[in-house]
Amino acid sequence: MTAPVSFRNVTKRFDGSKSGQVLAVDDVNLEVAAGDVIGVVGYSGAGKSTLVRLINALELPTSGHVVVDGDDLTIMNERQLRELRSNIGMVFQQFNLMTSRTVAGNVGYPLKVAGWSRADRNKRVAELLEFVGIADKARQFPSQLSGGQKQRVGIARALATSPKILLADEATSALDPETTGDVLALLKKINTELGTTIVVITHEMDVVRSICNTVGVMSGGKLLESGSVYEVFSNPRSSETKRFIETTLKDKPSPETLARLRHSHPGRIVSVGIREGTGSRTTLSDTLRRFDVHSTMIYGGISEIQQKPFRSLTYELSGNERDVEALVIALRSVTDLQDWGSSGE
Ligand SMILES: Nc1ncnc2c1ncn2[C@@H]1O[C@H](COP(=O)(O)OP(=O)(O)OP(=O)(O)O)[C@@H](O)[C@H]1O
Repeated sequence: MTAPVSFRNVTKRFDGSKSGQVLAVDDVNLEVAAGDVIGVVGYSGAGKSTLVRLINALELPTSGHVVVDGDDLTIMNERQLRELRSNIGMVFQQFNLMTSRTVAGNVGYPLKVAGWSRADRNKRVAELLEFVGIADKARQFPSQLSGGQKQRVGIARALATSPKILLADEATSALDPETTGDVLALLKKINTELGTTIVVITHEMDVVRSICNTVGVMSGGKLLESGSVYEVFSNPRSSETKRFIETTLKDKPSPETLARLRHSHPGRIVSVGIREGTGSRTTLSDTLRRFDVHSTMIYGGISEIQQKPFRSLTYELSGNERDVEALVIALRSVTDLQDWGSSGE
């Protein structure tokens, strides 16, 4: 099956006025599979928006190829690009609604542009508003709606022409946590019920954890790593990815918790990661048993990622210093280990 989106050695440079050239996207290779919900994460300025704007040809690459649904958009003419854009939905952080039009008018607008008859438009708009849960708001104006309702209008508008790909640029960043959860659930419903491939740009790992199956981490225009959410979360390669993951998993002790634990646990403190399918849970207990070291579990977090268990357990290891060191080395070879040292160090 053709990948909905494929980036091949894509680079995008901008001519900044003062700072010279900006390398917003730097030699990115990425495949988005059909039915994926991919999260593109990174700090401000990492190049996320530019990467996503390359998908619907709002930006064109300086070099490399962006292939959407099998078609290389770097060789398309303007008419083909317009058609491509109409087949890709986009949702924005600030909703981008037309204030002078009603909810129904906003949602029906892309259909009007596409030449749909009034009767067909009305039918489709009613269907869309029902789907996103605001059927009763059709005649209201955006100013009469809450943020979450406005975003539902934005989503309904983006879905109007039944796009195969939906791009969501920080779609929940302007919403409170509860509304964020509702809008994320709606995006997930779009993915599962309509089969839409969704590209989510976010700086929040919680968003990735709750709705994405794959993730790409960007920094300085580069794609640092990408893969299934479980793989990247349980085996992050870059320190930047690790920092992002720590913001959502909270399964390792925070510096404050660690300081508190040290009061009652003077021994060497280590956290070990346990992943599904690696057999490391048995390996862990076997390894702990092989050494003449007393181990006490003092902190543990069980998280679930993509319905699979992922956990990090924190132990105090006490005994002869050399034995403890040998155990730490053995543990490091079979698990993802973080060594917090002992209070004496
Ligand atoms: N049209 C433009 N002209 C010049 N520079 C640009 C343009 N668009 C983006 N940039 C620059 O490219 C880099 C990447 O920007 P981009 O908006 O893609 O990052 P981002 O990760 O989406 O950040 P944010 O989360 O703040 O939106 C930044 O240095 C930005 O200033």
